[in-house]
Amino acid sequence: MTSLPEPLSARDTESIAYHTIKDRLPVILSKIADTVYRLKNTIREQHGEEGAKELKDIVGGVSKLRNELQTDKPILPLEDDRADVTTWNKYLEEQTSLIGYPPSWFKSAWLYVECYMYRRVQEAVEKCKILKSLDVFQEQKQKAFLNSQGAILILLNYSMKIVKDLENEEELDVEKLFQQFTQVALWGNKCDLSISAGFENSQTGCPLDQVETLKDHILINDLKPLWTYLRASAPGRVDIILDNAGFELVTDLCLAEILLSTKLASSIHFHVKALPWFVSDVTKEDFDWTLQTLGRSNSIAMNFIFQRWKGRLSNKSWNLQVHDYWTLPFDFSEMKMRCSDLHKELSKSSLLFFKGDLNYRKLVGDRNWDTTTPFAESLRGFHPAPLCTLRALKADVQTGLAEGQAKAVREKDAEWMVNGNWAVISFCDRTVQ
Ligand SMILES: O=P(O)(O)OC[C@@]1(O)O[C@H](CO)[C@@H](O)[C@@H]1O
Ligand SMILES: [Mn+2]
Repeated sequence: MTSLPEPLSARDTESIAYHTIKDRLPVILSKIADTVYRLKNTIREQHGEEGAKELKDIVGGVSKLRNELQTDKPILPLEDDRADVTTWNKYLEEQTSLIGYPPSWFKSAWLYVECYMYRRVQEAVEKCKILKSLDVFQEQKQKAFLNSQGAILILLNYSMKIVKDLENEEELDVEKLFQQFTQVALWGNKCDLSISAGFENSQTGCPLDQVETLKDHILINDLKPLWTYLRASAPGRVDIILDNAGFELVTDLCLAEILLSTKLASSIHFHVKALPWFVSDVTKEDFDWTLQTLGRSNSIAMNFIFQRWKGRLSNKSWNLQVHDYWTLPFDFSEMKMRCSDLHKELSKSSLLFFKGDLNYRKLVGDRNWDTTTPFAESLRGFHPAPLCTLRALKADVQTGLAEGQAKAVREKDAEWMVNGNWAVISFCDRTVQ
């Protein structure tokens, strides 16, 4: 057996891993400290001096973390009482004995240290009593949603029309709809807040026009085999491993709606993060807030969609699942060994959609692959059910390209791997339990 390529790491100073750890993560941490600090008066009014003291401790914890990162200190064990602490600390021991020295920010696997950073932020929050459920990214996520209102309204008006047409049994081209909504969800992934270090990154253009204008920017487009598979297996359970809140979440919910309305799926299982993650990732609270915000609006389309989606949650055609595995540093090939219950749960599905860049990195193990390595090979045995990745490229890892394709796209756009303007829809129909 040939050995696997090396994990991506900031050791390579030309890489996006290096840029992220050196420039992007410290900015994200400073922004958290600012946001938390700004809550001071409100928290003091609500919870008195005890609340203000906890806020100060969070800021202190985050500043200490930024200092550790910038000076390449060793990764420290976690010290809060969340149930995942043992797993994280055991992994630190595992990594230490594997590489022969304690992992550190600029020397170790990018995936591990970047995930660890978000978990350490949570540690500062977990240590609180009053502020234990504070989401340090909540304000940014809600702002991103509100700033994408125009695009959301266009998409929901269009979705409402399709849903009504389908209910009236009008003849619609289901394959075309499937392709369109899958691509809307694909490009929804352009909008994440961690790529922009937490600065404004909302959807402003028309999401439906974008499907047409960005067609040539899909480097791998497996929509045809995906459609053939889905139609043959329909209607089954479809799982969406969600990525970002805001506009992207709405595109995913619309895709889910269309899959159910066209009877391509019988139920949808959404997987959300158990804690605030990579700035913009969806938690259960974000999911609920998004629906409530649609319900509170005075737009007809938003209200119509809200009622429909509320109904989907209560009749269980939509299900929300939270699992700690999504906020651990492991890649997905390790899931069966490290967390057989989630692997088993995913194997009940007929199709898994993995949204976004981080999920892609975890699918392919965040390794320095030759870009022509077949996608199925880069999954390294992770086949709980047929799966499809909908990902805008934001990290310098890619598999499944044709010979010469990477060179050709690099000539058009030197930043193609990291600027979110290029995307892949890679489908693998293998199932190995
Ligand atoms: O998973 P998402 O939301 O599409 O992207 C997350 C991301 O912005 O964060 C990491 C860099 O900090 C990269 O993996 C990627 O660029
Ligand atoms: Mn994300």
